[in-house]
Amino acid sequence: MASPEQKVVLITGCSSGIGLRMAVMLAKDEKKRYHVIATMRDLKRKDKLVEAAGDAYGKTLSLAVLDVCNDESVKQCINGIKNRHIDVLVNNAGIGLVGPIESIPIEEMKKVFETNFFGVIRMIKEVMPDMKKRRGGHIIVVSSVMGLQGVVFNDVYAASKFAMEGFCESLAVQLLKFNVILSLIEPGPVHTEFEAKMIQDVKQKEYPGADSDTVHYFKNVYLPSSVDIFEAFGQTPDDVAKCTKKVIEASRPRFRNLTNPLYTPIVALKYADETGGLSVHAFYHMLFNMGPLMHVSMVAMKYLTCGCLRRRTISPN
Ligand SMILES: NC(=O)C1=CN([C@@H]2O[C@H](COP(=O)(O)OP(=O)(O)OC[C@H]3O[C@@H](n4cnc5c(N)ncnc54)[C@H](OP(=O)(O)O)[C@@H]3O)[C@@H](O)[C@H]2O)C=CC1
Ligand SMILES: CC1=C(/C=C/C(C)=C/C=C/C(C)=C/C=O)C(C)(C)CCC1
Repeated sequence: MASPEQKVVLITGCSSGIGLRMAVMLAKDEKKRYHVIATMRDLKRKDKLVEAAGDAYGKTLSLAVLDVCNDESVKQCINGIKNRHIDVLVNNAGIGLVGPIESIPIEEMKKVFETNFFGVIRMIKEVMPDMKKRRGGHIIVVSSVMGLQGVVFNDVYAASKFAMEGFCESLAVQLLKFNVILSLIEPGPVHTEFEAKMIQDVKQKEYPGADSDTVHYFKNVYLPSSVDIFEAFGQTPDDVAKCTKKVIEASRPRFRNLTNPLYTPIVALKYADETGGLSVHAFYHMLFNMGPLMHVSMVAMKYLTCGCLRRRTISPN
């Protein structure tokens, strides 16, 4: 149970990756400022979290079941919290989807929106009214650089995060009137099960309905580049957890928080040309003309990233 001085932080999707590391980092805060309610849809997957939490488990960290796709599950979880009081809601649960759209059933696309978009809205609808009444609270949404900029063959995933960005940008203004802060976390590639699931998924799928050229561009051009980008730019879930903790602790949290200084120059392309041509053509060139040179250029970019762009990023250190 939380003491009156502690902030109650509820996080979704804590069975692995970013959610797990955030839960552990906040629960192990030196000054014990947080009581973390680490939620997951299936408690059978709790072992990694419990092990990583160590002594904090049962003290500053408690577990609860919550499936962001299920109204009842969300209501039950929030009703189970003392006075339904949550100071910080971290919407982290999310799923990825890659591949040619010709071969992805609409039902699978809807699942991505159901989790990444409606899942977040379901949580906010349940928690926000109490925060508004109390005139205080902080809602955090783990979006993505793909919420700001599309990436080839990630069409539906990017769309789900773009939708989230539009929703949050609109809601943030109203919430400010009630002293409720809304912040977006915008990670680039992060080494978690998200990456592993994507690689596994690609190995299993046949991509029916997509022509052989498209499947070739996906499997032999996009995928190796994507692996390179994860290798050159990938952050750890701890990096993202550290950035998020900084956002929670900031006296005036920023609305958008990019976590990865190495990826920031790519996002900057979007803002350098409002017609969008620069990003589309630069990405086309990087993908289809540079081929194996992409790896070299990724490494070069790692060292050339200029200081002004780094300053636009929340540093994990
Ligand atoms: N890894 C990356 O490169 C990046 C990730 N992100 C975002 O970070 C967030 C966390 O992903 P990450 O840690 O990387 O990936 P993981 O796959 O490691 O973690 C995702 C978590 O979400 C949970 N989840 C999925 N569906 C639901 C649901 N219906 N209800 C509750 N929980 C659910 C998973 O639970 P279960 O174990 O039950 O499946 C898991 O705990 C996501 O929103 C993702 O879009 C953003 C940028 C980059
Ligand atoms: C292939 C390719 C790219 C890939 C980017 C990737 C793979 C980003 C991954 C981001 C993730 C995983 C976000 C999760 O939410 C670039 C750099 C746009 C340049 C053009 C070619």
